[in-house]
Amino acid sequence: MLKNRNITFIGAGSMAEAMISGLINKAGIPPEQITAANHSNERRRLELNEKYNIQTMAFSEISFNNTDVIILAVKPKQAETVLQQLRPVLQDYHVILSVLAGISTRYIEEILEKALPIIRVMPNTSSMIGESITGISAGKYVKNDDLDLAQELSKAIGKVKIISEKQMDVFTGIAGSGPAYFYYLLEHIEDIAVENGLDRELARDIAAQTLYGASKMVMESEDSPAELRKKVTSPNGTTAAGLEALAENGGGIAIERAVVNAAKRSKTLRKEFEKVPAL
Ligand SMILES: NC(=O)C1=CN([C@@H]2O[C@H](COP(=O)(O)OP(=O)(O)OC[C@H]3O[C@@H](n4cnc5c(N)ncnc54)[C@H](OP(=O)(O)O)[C@@H]3O)[C@@H](O)[C@H]2O)C=CC1
Ligand SMILES: O=C(O)[C@@H]1CCC=N1
Repeated sequence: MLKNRNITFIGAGSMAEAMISGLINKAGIPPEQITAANHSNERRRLELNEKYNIQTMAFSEISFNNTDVIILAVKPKQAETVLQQLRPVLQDYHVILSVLAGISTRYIEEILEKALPIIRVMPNTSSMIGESITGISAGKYVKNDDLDLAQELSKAIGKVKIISEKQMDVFTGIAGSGPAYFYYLLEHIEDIAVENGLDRELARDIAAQTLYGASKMVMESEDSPAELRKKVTSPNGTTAAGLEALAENGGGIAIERAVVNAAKRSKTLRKEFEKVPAL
């Protein structure tokens, strides 16, 4: 379905780039099918144009007649302005995907005042290498074909889960923001390894491969994470000592709070920028 469909990103920041990279380098979408537009940063436009060979431009220069899929990739606080600008130029055949954290399909539909398919898509920056896990949920005007298209596009940048819009906040807390928690963990492991005599590059390699291996084990084995953890933990051994320190220092609770707080922020972003009661 993506064949010969022109995709326009509105917003050309980190998330747009991660998706563009995955679409071109992993899924083989021809760069000619992709356009990225931003507000004013010309240097960024040149950078993306040189790096990916895509068309880049300011919003005012977009040819909406040549666009099939519009991907909203601005910050939530910029949503209202961009949607107001979009309203007069939209056509019945446009399919709109929104990666904006918190912002609901209902809000987008209300501002656009047209019965257009709006699909929320929550990827993460691992889209860059085709390893996102992307949640998608459909607005009220979405037909099966539109959802198939959103799924195909999301599969091009990693794995996909169809979820309800109510689940989007927690999905964002786990998966949209998730890479940052693991980077944070790796930063700390790397620092302490360096303090204990390893070179930074070596420490990074060790920590990243350990996380990758554990992650692959969870995906490929029948065991739950708790069972896998038990298999690492010898009675009175090194892992037990490490886990004890983690528990004593609130490791598990800290992780739970990170997810809860991120999900809560997704809800408050909606309250803050939609100025309508949260779903
Ligand atoms: N980063 C992430 O890991 C993830 C982000 N998201 C969502 O993706 C969205 C974008 O995030 P991110 O890429 O990090 O943000 P960035 O700040 O990196 O990018 C925002 C982009 O929006 C552009 N922009 C701002 N105003 C306008 C406008 N009026 N018209 C056109 N373009 C405009 C900016 O252009 P200029 O520079 O010219 O001002 C910039 O290119 C957010 O809504 C976020 O919730 C979702 C999942 C993960
Ligand atoms: O931090 C944010 O708000 C965005 C949404 C998910 C990841 N980054």
